[in-house]
Amino acid sequence: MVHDIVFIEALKVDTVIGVYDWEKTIQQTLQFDIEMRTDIKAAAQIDDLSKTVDYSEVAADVVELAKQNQAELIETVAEKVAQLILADYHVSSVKVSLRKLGAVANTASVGVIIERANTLN
Ligand SMILES: Nc1nc2c(c(=O)[nH]1)N=C([C@H](O)[C@@H](O)CO)CN2
Repeated sequence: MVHDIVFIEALKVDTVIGVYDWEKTIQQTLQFDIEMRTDIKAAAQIDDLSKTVDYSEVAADVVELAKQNQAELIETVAEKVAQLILADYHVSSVKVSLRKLGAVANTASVGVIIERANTLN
């Protein structure tokens, strides 16, 4: 069982997202917290970025995905992000917390949290 985590906190992306017609003509802000379970020991031992998950690369991929996919539901975006990370990076599992900022009045935030595991590693 891998206990190490590479994470990204509070990554904000402005994009078109929402169920209702009025939401399809404006940009709203999504905020991602992502935890990627991966063994960092090899990278730490030889101090080598290529042996771990590059969080800056992941963040860029997430921004691109969130801007390109104009989904209705945040569930759809969270699932696509999880599947992208599992497919493209050496992680055993990923947890994606996705908040839609300002979506519901009188709330601190609304969102979804999903965890997905890779069967390959
Ligand atoms: N579980 C969800 N509920 C709602 C979503 C969503 O993406 N997932 N979206 C909306 C609207 O787009 C909302 O953000 C606008 O007020 C409503 N509920």
